[in-house]
Amino acid sequence: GYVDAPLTPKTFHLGMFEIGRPLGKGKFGRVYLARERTSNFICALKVLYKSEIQHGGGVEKQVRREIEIQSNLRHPNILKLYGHFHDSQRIFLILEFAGKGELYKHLRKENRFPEWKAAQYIAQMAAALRYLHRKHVIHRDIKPENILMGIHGEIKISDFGWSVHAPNNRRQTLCGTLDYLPPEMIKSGSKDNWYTEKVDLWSLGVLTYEFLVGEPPFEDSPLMTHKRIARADMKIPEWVSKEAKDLIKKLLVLDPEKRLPLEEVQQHPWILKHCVKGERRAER
Ligand SMILES: CC(C)NC(=O)[C@H]1CCC[C@H]1Nc1nc(Nc2ccc(C(=O)N(C)C3CCN(C)CC3)cc2)ncc1C(F)(F)F
Repeated sequence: GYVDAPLTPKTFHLGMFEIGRPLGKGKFGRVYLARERTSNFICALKVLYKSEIQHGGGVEKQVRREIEIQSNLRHPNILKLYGHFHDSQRIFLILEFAGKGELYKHLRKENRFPEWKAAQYIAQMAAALRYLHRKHVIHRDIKPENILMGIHGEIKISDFGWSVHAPNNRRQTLCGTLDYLPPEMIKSGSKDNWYTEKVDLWSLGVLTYEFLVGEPPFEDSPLMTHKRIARADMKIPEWVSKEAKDLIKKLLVLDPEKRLPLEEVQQHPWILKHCVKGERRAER
């Protein structure tokens, strides 16, 4: 639509942008608010130093993949990548500016989300993941830190550095928290890591739990977390509603084939109860 029109030139360069305040630091670089001079289009400019990513052990491939995958995605709950350019030392990603910042900061501040808010976020995540999976893109790194919030409170999946086009059976060394990893990705026995889109269903279950409880279900010492994930050994506090418990239990299933498909997540009673206010208003 028109909104994207301003940032559709074939090539970009730094002079096209007025750089604003820093928004924070990402994994591999800083992010600034920016405005494209001719169109006044507001965006976020992520600056990555080639020196840092060249010796980051395969990080360059991740950045290339992030650009290739994210620039072809268009969904209201997926952060847009409008373009990229580079100079001698840096790579610049021109990204959608998320007006309300990082979801995990809101979660930490509020401790946990009320069920109606968690259900709306999970419904938006399910819609975004359905879109990704239809394009055979697996995100593989769904967690609060990778979700931003738009000006209207809608959530936007970001950071496609770990996403892949399925099927992918190359061994990837994952770093960072174990909390969100599904059993099939931590089981060392399997000769090759055969990831299917189902890994995102497990992470959606972990995300639902963390939105409602305020901490992930298998949080423990790394060794114990490993064991508890492998057994899907979690306890859901009794104050969580039975519908929410039901959805979490249908996603945190060891057998990837038995996890609730995204279409059924969107039709789950817990989601419908909180997300189809439109119908309810019509009834009144
Ligand atoms: C998914 C990925 C892993 N995460 C990231 O990339 C992070 C790393 C650094 C920032 C963020 N990246 C982005 N952030 C925004 N918006 C934004 C961020 C922060 C605030 C905020 O709360 N402050 C400035 C506050 C204001 C108040 N003071 C006190 C603290 C900072 C407000 C809006 N839009 C697009 C991006 C993107 F992704 F395009 F780069």
